[in-house]
Amino acid sequence: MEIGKRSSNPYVPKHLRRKCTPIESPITSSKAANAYAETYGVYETKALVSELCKQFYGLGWVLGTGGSVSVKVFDDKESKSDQLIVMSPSGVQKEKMMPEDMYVLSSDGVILSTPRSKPYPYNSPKCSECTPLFLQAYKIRNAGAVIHSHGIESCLVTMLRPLMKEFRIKHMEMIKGIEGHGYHDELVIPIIENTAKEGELIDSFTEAIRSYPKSTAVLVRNHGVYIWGETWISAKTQAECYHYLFDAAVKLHQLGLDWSSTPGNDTICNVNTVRGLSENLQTGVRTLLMSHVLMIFFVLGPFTNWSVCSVLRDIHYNYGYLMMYPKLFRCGMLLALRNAKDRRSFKEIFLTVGVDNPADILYVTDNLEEANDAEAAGTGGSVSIEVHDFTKSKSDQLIVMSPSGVQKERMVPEDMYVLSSNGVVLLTPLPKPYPYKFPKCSECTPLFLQAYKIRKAGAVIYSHGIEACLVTMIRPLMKEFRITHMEMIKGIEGHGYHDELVIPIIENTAKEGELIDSFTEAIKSYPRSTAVLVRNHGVYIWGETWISAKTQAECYHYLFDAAVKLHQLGLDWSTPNRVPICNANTVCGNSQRNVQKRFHSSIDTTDPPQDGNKEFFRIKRNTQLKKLMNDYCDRHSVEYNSLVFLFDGRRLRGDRTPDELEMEDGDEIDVLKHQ
Ligand SMILES: CSCCC(=O)C(=O)COP(=O)(O)O
Ligand SMILES: [Zn+2]
Repeated sequence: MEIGKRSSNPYVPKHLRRKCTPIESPITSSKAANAYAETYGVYETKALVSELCKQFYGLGWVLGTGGSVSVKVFDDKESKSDQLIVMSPSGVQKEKMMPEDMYVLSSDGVILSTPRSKPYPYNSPKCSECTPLFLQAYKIRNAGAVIHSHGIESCLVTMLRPLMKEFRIKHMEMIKGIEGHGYHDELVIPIIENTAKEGELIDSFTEAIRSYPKSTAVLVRNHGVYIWGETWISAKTQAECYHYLFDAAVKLHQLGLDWSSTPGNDTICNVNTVRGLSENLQTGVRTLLMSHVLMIFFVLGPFTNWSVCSVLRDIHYNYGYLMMYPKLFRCGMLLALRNAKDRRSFKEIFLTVGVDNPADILYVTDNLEEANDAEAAGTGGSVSIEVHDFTKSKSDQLIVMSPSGVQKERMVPEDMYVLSSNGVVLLTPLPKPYPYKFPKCSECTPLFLQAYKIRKAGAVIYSHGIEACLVTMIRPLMKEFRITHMEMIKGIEGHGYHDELVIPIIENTAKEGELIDSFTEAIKSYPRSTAVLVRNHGVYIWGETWISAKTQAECYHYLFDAAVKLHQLGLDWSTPNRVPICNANTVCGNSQRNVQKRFHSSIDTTDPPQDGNKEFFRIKRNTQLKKLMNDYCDRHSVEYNSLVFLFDGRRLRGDRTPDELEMEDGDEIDVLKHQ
């Protein structure tokens, strides 16, 4: 090819090609390509991939050097199939990744930029071994980002059922987080067999992604998982959901439950994880405080005619925060939290926030002395308020809500919604550029509003903590979670050590908003409860203040976790003396209306124990249990379909025999009645 004549370079976006020096070779030494590989967009993507590596290391997804991350360099002037690719390097400490450690590849996998070598004991740089697989996901599925995780849960689910070629799971809320799936969809992920080297997976991997067009992941047995999405946000969000589902599957298996069984009303289902609750809460609370002040003065108060811009500059400032509108909008606001201290004069402070004229500033503080000082420094006005003593009653106070479908760990105050007490959205966050989605207020809003209204809550939390989900799945027919004799019950408002804690459980629906009726009924019917569990989903918790909601949330999660662990240990969480779970209390956990009867299948015995709670049946070891179940129904004149038979906490199938289930003489079967 003649140098200088080439009109287009496949490795460089079109808008840059004109400016670039003609390339010498399309493969390696393209100056144009290299020049492009140094542009800001590429640098930004390198920084993003290195940040994700650190984050995923913390989650246990990329550790022991295994696992890798790759993101396409977004460029709106280039079709996605031509965009450059940033790849993490191979065999490195992922938590130490820096932007300059990254590889840049052309869309078809030619290395355009290699990181510099580092001194001993670092190895020479090498591009991720996963590169050929990532390239297939980019090419065949038009992905914008691909993640390879070694998360232990992704490995374990493939090992628990070593012959299975697919991972299948149903009725788990977090399935909704996987692209193209709703709550009622079954999630199916292909499993391919591992090979000695990552690159050798290429054929089976390619076949899997072609054969499962609905799947955005491929599991590799005894190894991990590959996950991709249209953007890095989609890939990361889905990766969180996939790991949550794998974790739930492993835990359900430990609990003796089948994660892939087709659940009816009465069987198993799902889970989700939003960790770092306390950081989110802190952000929420900070925002709550600021937004109250903001709204009182700028929207509802005397300054309604001032220009309000939603872009806030939030500067951490000693113990407090400075918040101001850009000068462009002719107003500034500075909010100092209680105890904010600074040795500098107010004039100096104003200069540091970019306002030359103190008169442009409205200074808001909860401290009268500070307000006086600020006014003396020439502010346009100063207001002293007691931040915890708003002029309005709690039922009239504004509400700050977190947005929907976002990366919760990246939340900043300006991402929040502000609602009136009756749910009218007063402030919407500004949209962010691609690949962020258009802002949307939390789908939980209608339910939160009910807790605010009916229970006069000051804060509401909705948690997908996996333990909250599991407690509802272990006893699929129970309409209440009951627990007694646990110290942490004292942390729940209105409860002492000797009180039984009772939380209503409502059934999950395809959409969050559809829970509204059962949620409202539950909070009205259980006036003592400050929580509502949603089966296969999570828990709503509220309190008089954010501290109360958060403290109770910690106690509730502790109690759910303890219940799951007691169950794993074969103990019944709902009885004071923690009797073994085969005893009568297991099934009822109070709910007498659910418990029809328990009977005892006394197998091949002539001397059944005398126990008034039980009935005794005799059956041969190789006779199908449906005979015994039918006998029970006949004896009580009830429909077979109206009952559920459980053995060792698992649903009993009529076509099994006592031999197959290794039943022993004296074993007990629980009978529950459908509601
Ligand atoms: C213990 S890591 C073995 C190789 C592997 O599975 C892997 O994911 C390596 O990825 P890298 O990006 O470090 O080549
Ligand atoms: Zn790997």
